[in-house]
Amino acid sequence: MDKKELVNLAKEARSNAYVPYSKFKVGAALITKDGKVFKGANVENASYGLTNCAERTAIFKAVSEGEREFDAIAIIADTEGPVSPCGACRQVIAEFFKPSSKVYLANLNGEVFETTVERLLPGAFTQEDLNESEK
Ligand SMILES: O=c1ccn([C@H]2C[C@H](O)[C@@H](CO)O2)c(=O)[nH]1
Ligand SMILES: [Zn+2]
Repeated sequence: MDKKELVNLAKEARSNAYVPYSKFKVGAALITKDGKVFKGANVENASYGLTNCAERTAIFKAVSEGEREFDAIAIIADTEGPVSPCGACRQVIAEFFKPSSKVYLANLNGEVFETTVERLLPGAFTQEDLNESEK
């Protein structure tokens, strides 16, 4: 699976975004270590703060199906530059991807900005930080 295919799957997912409040549709698609794909879209709520972003929808779908290790994720929105994942999503991405995993940030103009989990959230708080307290 190349980045173009993953971005296309994210675009497909975007069409199912539930965004009556912001009207800002976002789609995401991730690929697991074993090559399985999970897609997600943002799901908003009348109680705005309960909104779930596209990235977290895709990740939670995969995790709730038993997946734990992911290789890459693509995120797409109708933005001028590449879409920027929120802080909550960066933290959740850091939980299940390697620091070196690729993150493709795309927009509808066909621009794709390639970055990594480490660059999105340098020095992320992870499982290893928790284990420190047991030493
Ligand atoms: O990377 C992002 C940024 C924003 N949103 C959603 C949350 C909300 O539904 C809408 C506006 O913030 O976009 C995502 O899904 N992913
Ligand atoms: Zn988010």
